[in-house]
Amino acid sequence: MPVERSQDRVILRHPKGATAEILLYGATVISWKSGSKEIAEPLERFFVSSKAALDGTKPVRGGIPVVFPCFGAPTHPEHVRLAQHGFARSEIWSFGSIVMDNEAGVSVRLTLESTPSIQEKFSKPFELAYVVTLAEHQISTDLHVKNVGLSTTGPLEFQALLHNYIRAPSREVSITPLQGVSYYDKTEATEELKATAKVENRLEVDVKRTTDFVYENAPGSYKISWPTGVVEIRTKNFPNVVVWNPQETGANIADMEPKGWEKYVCVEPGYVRGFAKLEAGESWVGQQVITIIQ
Ligand SMILES: O=P(O)(O)OC[C@H]1O[C@@H](O)[C@H](O)[C@@H](O)[C@@H]1O
Repeated sequence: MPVERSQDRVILRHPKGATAEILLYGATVISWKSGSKEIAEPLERFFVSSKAALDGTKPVRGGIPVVFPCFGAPTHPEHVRLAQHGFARSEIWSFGSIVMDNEAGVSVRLTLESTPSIQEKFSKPFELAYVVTLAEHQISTDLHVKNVGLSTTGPLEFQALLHNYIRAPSREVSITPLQGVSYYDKTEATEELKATAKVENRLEVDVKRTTDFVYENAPGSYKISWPTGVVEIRTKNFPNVVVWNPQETGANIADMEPKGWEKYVCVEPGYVRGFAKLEAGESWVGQQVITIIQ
């Protein structure tokens, strides 16, 4: 069966050998095994910490956590009761449907609607759908957000981000093309410095030191390269990208495996500077396509 369902997850199997595994908890893609044009053998392409909880007790440290409706600590008055990165990554989503099941792609749709416990911390009516599509050397994930409220409930204001943990030797990766793009450096010591825009002057961005940068008007397509690999991420409707790797400070993260930060770089397309705004009945879709080039 190309789409296998169990109580807590969905497994996609592409006829050419690629697989993807999605937990209903957070709609978190926790594994993507894909070959490349040169090497047919499907290899794991995401990092998941060996200390990550996969039982729904905390957001998964790896794969693709879905960040919604706030990125980082909440800053919007309607988000104040939410945890860092919001609730989408820590709620149980429902299996919606198989969207497609052929050689072009094996695709499923998961959904998340508000519940009484979500309403206690976030009162705005919303509906989320997440479509994950597996192709031969490619995975795409599309996040659909809809304001299902009435005009009397006001607009839905949110941030959204796909927190990709790309498996790669972090001391050897470079990310392009970000030269000339302005960014905010979350590793700065003061709020004032964190809020001061800098301009990226590097042709190739690396994460050899602790990096937590939010690029503002980002180009939307990124190449992550290292001596033996190249991964491309193409996006739509995500004007920002976050590049994060804690290096040695990752030892302070409880669910990070020893030296886990050496095994990945997070390249996270998002809408995280300011807020997207949907009036009653309106929808928004943010998309990414991740391709193994080499
Ligand atoms: O530990 P969390 O909540 O999963 O967040 C991990 C990181 O996620 C990144 O997106 C943020 O920019 C970082 O500041 C943060 O440390």
